[in-house]
This record gives sequence, structure tokens and C-alpha cells, in this order.
Amino acid sequence: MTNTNRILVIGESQYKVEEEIGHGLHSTVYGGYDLSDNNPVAIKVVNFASGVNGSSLSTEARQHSYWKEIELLLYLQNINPYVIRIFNHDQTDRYGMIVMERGGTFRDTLIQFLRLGMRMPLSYVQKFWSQMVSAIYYMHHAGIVHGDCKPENFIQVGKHGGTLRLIDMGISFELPPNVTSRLHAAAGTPDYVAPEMVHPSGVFTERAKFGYKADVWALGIILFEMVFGFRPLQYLGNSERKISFLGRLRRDMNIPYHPDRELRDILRRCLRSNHRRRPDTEEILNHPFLTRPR
Ligand SMILES: Nc1ncnc2c1ncn2[C@@H]1O[C@H](COP(=O)(O)OP(=O)(O)OP(=O)(O)O)[C@@H](O)[C@H]1O
Repeated sequence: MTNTNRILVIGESQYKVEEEIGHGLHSTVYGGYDLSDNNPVAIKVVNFASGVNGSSLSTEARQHSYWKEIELLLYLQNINPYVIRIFNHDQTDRYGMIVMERGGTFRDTLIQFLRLGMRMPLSYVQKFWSQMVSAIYYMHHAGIVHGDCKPENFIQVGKHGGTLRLIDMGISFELPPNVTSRLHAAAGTPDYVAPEMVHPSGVFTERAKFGYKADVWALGIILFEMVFGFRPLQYLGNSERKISFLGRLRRDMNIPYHPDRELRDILRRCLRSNHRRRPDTEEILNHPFLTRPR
């Protein structure tokens, strides 16, 4: 692998590397092109040096997460149609690189609707939410809890951006079916975090239990946001207040009125505070909100 004049060479393949299109705690993502066919690609560069971007993770821990992510992505390529396609990967002592499909994040689409002062049409909501639920259904079927479902972790690819793909497997956990596990400290974003992930004292701790149904809660919050244009906890302000609210939540989430009865029903089910009473992803896919044309 060489990287000269912003041309990245991996084996026989050459990629033109252009501007930064995003970054996470441990990586920077660049836009680029595959020079053999001019198709757009995204190149995620993981810096293995400890201390970069304000994260204190050791080099070994960074390399370990990088390999875990590659392994998971390669495993999911053929069994989950809604997971990001990776074209190539390579690494040096200092960096890991993943070349993958490029698309706009679903968050950008939500923002566009907000800017235009428009509500997303229900047919549009149904189409994209059903793909999100399917993406998570396939993860759960493979025994994996995603743990960080949110609109920025879905990108739109294909004609007119009509197909969603999940990115960021960073904090997914593999679990035996029907078993809950421990949440890594500080994983997730409070707005999409399920109440069972928060200790009743209001501390977002490693001791909090979570499982597949936490992903269902997050999907419910995404659906709520697509329909109403805001998130239920948005107006609570900072993360501490949101986490404290979730830790004390004993009743089901309030759902504003919407004329579509089936939409109201599925939202109510996904946002039940008791995770045992939430549907699983297979039940959601069979719910009339998704099976009846809108
Ligand atoms: N395939 C892609 N196409 C377009 N943009 C992408 C793609 N992959 C990542 N991005 C952009 O880069 C950002 C960071 O990517 P990603 O979430 O994979 O990084 P990360 O280091 O794993 O983040 P985290 O800190 O959450 O672990 C995304 O939020 C998105 O904006």
C-alpha cells in the first residue's frame, strides 16, 4: 500500500482521496473515487496512535477495535443487505483503512426536511424505516445487538439514495439469542438510549443491562423523529438531564397525536418503558404500519 499525491493504492486497486466527509472518535472518513470505474467511495482511516482526537485509548485497543470492525463487516456482507459494503482494506503500523460505499447520511435528509419546514411523507417514512428495521433484524438474527442506532449511522446509497446501509459497527456486541449483556460505559447517544440502559440513580453505567430490545427503542425514537421532526428528549437539554430522566422513567413514552392509527400503535409499542413488552424486529416487520401500502 502506498499513499502518494492523495492516491491510495491497495493491491491492484487505486483510489483518489479527496475531502474529509466525517469523523468519529478514532477515525477520519474521506470521500474519494475508485480510479478503475470512477465510482464514489468513502475511505475510513483509523489512527492507531494513542491520544489522537482527545481519546485516550491505547494503540492496542484501537487496533483491536479496528480488526473487530473489519471482521464484523466482512461477516455481515453476505447476510445483511442493509450493511455498508466494503470494497477493500489495508493497514500499516500507524493506520487502518477501510474503503467502502459512499452515501449521504440519513441525518442530512432529516435536516433537509426541517429546513424546508416540511414533514416527511408517510410513504417515505415507511420505506426508510422498514429498511432500518430490516437492517437491525438481520443483525439480531446473527446474534448481534447494534447498540447505537441513530440516523447518522445509516447512509443512503443507490439510485436517488433509495437504499439505506448501516455504518459504524464500533460498539456492536455479539450475544447468544435472548440474552442481555453489559453496556460499555458511555456507549450510545442519550436521545436514542433505552431506559433499561440507565441505572435508576440516573448514571449511565457499565452495570446497566441492555439487549436486543434497546435497539427496538432506538428504532422507535428514529420513527418518532421522522414523523414529528423532533426527538422526545430533545428539549431536556444536556445529556445528564436526559440520562436522569431515562433512569426515572416508569411509564410509557407520550406519543403526540397523529391521524394514522397504525403509526401511533407501532410507536407506542416500540417506546414501552418495559423492554419485555416491546415487539422484536420480526414482529415490527409484520406490523400493518409496514405491511400496508401508504
Ligand atoms: N460510507 C460512508 N459514506 C459517507 N459518509 C460516511 C461513511 N462512513 C462514515 N461516514 C461519515 O463519517 C462519520 C464517522 O464515521 P464512523 O461513525 O464510521 O466513525 P467512527 O470512528 O466509528 O465513529 P465513532 O466515534 O462513533 O466510533 C459518520 O458519522 C459519517 O458522517
